[in-house]
Amino acid sequence: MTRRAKIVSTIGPACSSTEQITALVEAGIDVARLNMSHGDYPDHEAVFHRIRAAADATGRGVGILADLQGPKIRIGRFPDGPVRLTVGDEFTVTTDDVPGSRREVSTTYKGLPGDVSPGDSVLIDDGRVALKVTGVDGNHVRTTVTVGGMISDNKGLNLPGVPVSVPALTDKDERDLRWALRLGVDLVALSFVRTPADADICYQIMEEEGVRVPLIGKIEKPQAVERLPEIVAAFDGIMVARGDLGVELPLEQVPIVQKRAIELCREKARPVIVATQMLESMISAPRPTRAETSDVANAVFEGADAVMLSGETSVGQYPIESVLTMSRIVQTAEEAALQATHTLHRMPETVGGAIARAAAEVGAIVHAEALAAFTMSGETARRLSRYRSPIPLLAFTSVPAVRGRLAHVWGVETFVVPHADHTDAMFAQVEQALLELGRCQKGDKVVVVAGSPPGTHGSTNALRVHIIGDAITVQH
Ligand SMILES: Nc1ncnc2c1ncn2[C@@H]1O[C@H](COP(=O)(O)OP(=O)(O)OP(=O)(O)O)[C@@H](O)[C@H]1O
Ligand SMILES: CC(=O)C(=O)O
Ligand SMILES: [K+]
Ligand SMILES: [Mg+2]
Repeated sequence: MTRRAKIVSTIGPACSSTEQITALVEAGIDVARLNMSHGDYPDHEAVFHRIRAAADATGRGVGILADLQGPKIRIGRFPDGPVRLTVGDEFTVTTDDVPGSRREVSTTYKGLPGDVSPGDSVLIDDGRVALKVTGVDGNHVRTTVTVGGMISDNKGLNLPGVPVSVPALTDKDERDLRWALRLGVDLVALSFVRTPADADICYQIMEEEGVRVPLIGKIEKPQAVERLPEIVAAFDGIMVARGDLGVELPLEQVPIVQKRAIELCREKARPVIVATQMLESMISAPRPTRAETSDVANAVFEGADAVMLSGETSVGQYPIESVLTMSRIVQTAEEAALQATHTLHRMPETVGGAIARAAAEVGAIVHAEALAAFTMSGETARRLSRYRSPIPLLAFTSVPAVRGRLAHVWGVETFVVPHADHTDAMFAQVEQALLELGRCQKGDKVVVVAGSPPGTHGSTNALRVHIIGDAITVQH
């Protein structure tokens, strides 16, 4: 059996050559993530075209995800190199444009002095270094170091528990989003989501650009955790961004948020990606730890649609090995546990949802070889996917862009077919695809979900148990 949960791989300097990208695609990545926090447009554009070329060459569908930086606060640069801060040192973070030193560093976030008060913690570089605010004077935030360590250029700065006044979409994010949509990315992720309304700002820009791609809300702020059900509903998908989440919230909350997010997403038929440090030690070692191996397997057992590699592929020494290792862990976990189906207790609320649920059940009862969904927006495929059926799940679409937009969705394989004018033509397309791939034989059963009239959005209303061979007889 092939792997069902998807793999997202972050592209960075360690894996962006044509050869390496081809190797990543061959190793099995389903989604390539462009992190807009790093690199410039020409770099990302070159990577974009290399991924498309590698996907075409191998025939594998690979989605391209633009991950917007969001209102991430960063420190400035240290012209003389990284500095070490020691517990008890006094250290100033200032909005003045000063070179970084052992005594002070700049930040581009002008609101910092207004947002913090004495006693607040300031964390640098995912919490590796911690400061406590002692006072604010003008543009300067005075602190003492409570956890020492090295700090260097442009590291992230988090203010756990402090409601910051940064906008949901910065000017850079808006520029990056328009650039990504024009380039033709398949998926967009928004970082540091705080309210469901953050999605609307992105949808507005997509409307202005005339392209609507799935928008993934990244859960990495306590405000998002508090409003998780509404945020799941407002976005097209969710990423559990455990890196920042584990700094903004007590670490021990991370597994709980992950579990809740996966459950809520499956109820709402929203794909969910579990991200960050999944195989972290593979940045510098060819084998992961046992704990990391279990982390990946447990995300699969919990029902995640996709698992993500960050530094492991973007800057690590073993990018290809990381993908192969992750793929093996996922596949082995699925072989052991897929039959123990994840039951969904919640009843569907729409006709399309009811048909999808019935298709998964009928497929199991009649021992279908495949569940096939005709979809123009990808929605029917997402609805079928949430049942995590062990039966292969095939999406058929006449909109080529939909293939990349379903790349992160659990278990879905997408086929681009010509537009069908009536349902008989749809069955013929399913048959042809399955016979050509050698996936079915005459007499096999396939459950087909379709809408009538074909091509009408939201019209999914038909379920048929199709016997392979029948459509061909009809045509001749
Ligand atoms: N193009 C790049 N150039 C230099 N360093 C990079 C680049 N891409 C990533 N890195 C570094 O490698 C690490 C892992 O990269 P990745 O993009 O996976 O990071 P992340 O943790 O998801 O995002 P962020 O750094 O935005 O928090 C990051 O901490 C970053 O500092
Ligand atoms: C992926 C990401 O943004 C995080 O883990 O914080
Ligand atoms: K980012
Ligand atoms: Mg983050």
